[in-house]
Amino acid sequence: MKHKFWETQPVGQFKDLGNSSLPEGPIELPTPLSEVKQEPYNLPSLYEWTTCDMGSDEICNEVYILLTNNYVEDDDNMFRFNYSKEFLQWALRSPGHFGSWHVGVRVKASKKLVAFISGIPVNMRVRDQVLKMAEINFLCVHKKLRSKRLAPVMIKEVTRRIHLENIWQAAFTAGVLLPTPITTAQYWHRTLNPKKLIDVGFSRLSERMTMSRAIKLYKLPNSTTTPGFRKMELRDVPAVTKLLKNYLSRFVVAPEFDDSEVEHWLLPRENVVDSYLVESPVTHEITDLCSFYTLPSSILHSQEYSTLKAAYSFYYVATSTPLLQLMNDALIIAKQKDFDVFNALDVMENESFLKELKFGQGDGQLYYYFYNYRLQNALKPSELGLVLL
Ligand SMILES: CCCCCCCCCCCCCC(=O)CSCCNC(=O)CCNC(=O)[C@H](O)C(C)(C)COP(=O)(O)OP(=O)(O)OC[C@H]1O[C@@H](n2cnc3c(N)ncnc32)[C@H](O)[C@@H]1OP(=O)(O)O
Ligand SMILES: COc1cccc(CC(=N)NC(=O)c2cccnc2OC2CCNCC2)c1
Repeated sequence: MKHKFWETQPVGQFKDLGNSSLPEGPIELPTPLSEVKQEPYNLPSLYEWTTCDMGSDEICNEVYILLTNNYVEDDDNMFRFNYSKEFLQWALRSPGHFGSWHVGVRVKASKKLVAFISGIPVNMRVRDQVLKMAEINFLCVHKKLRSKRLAPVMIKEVTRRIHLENIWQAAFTAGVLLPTPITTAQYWHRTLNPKKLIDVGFSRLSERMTMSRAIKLYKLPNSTTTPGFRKMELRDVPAVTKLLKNYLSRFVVAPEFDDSEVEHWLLPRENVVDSYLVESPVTHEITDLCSFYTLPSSILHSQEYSTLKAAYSFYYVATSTPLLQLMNDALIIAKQKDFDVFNALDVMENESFLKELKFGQGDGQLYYYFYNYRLQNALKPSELGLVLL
């Protein structure tokens, strides 16, 4: 059995690919809450479960340190995601979050945090069905405890705690191929600081491209071009909620955000998330939105630099401004804020601007998954209106 754990889970199995007799929808039915395992799964005797209160600065710092040293690296082990503490609090304490879904593992003797997994609730629309799902993220096992089958136990424990809240589906992304992706997204990067990206080995100069030509190629205007383009403010939340709900309805899969979720996910937070909108100078109507989140990466082998400042395309809506122009203004803002690179996936309508705005294709894929929900066929990335952190 190739996937000893995943072949036991209610997920689409590779052997079922092409089997059109299997219906779209939940794979397993909910179990009565009384039948959900009441006590935590067993851990190896040296370790104990802990629930990480992300509202505690001390505990949030422990999670931050664990991820800073042990979370996702690129395929060449040159960079490692370095989510900030403020970002983690934002990502995990969203409206309706459950503290019990922030699951950690400590060494009994030293109390050192050595593993983590998290979930947050989301209302996910799949075609015409809206389901409560958990979004799973930040699964991390300390480098010294790898390949001991700890991850399946983490996954089962967070699943158990989510089941106790009567939620039976989940969504997550991963850079590894598992049974079975609902879509495979490609990642793309738009150079903002060519000199630094080349110095740290993120980008390479092609033989015909000199450094000065690269600097010229990626140069951007100093100010945005769209009339009425401004930072999002609290007073804009109701209009943005309406705009976003309507726009996301065009995708096969997309979250449904209410006002409190739009406020949480899109109201600008320094060094965490930036959102800009277009207010028509004439009608004062909000017609467009773009946003990106801040996710730096540690640079693992460079004397010159320690951090790569990266912006990641988040949600947007373009109803009056051409998406190309809206995203070009997002690039201009990111450059103004001293980001080195602007990253995006080929989900949503991103394909329409990636090449023209001089994004280069990255060398990896990001797979999207559902847990306990089958789609008859994988989606095209452009059918997905979901961006995970
Ligand atoms: C209804 C609610 C349901 C909620 C739950 C939904 C499901 C949520 C699922 C989680 C979503 C997370 C999303 C997310 O956080 C975003 S993806 C980022 C995951 N984290 C990292 O890559 C950080 C660096 N790596 C590590 O910390 C470890 O390598 C991890 C912990 C990744 C694996 O630890 P390890 O020491 O290297 O490995 P073992 O313990 O020996 O375990 C090996 C088994 O783990 C399977 N594996 C490996 N990587 C995986 C991954 N990224 N997703 C799912 N499964 C993954 C692998 O296929 C194998 O199973 P198989 O034998 O069947 O193939
Ligand atoms: C540049 O530093 C890196 C540090 C670690 C990994 C990678 C490559 C990578 N895995 N990139 C992505 O997954 C990615 C590329 C473009 C847009 N979003 C992305 O991932 C997001 C969404 C999923 N969770 C991580 C952040 C790059």
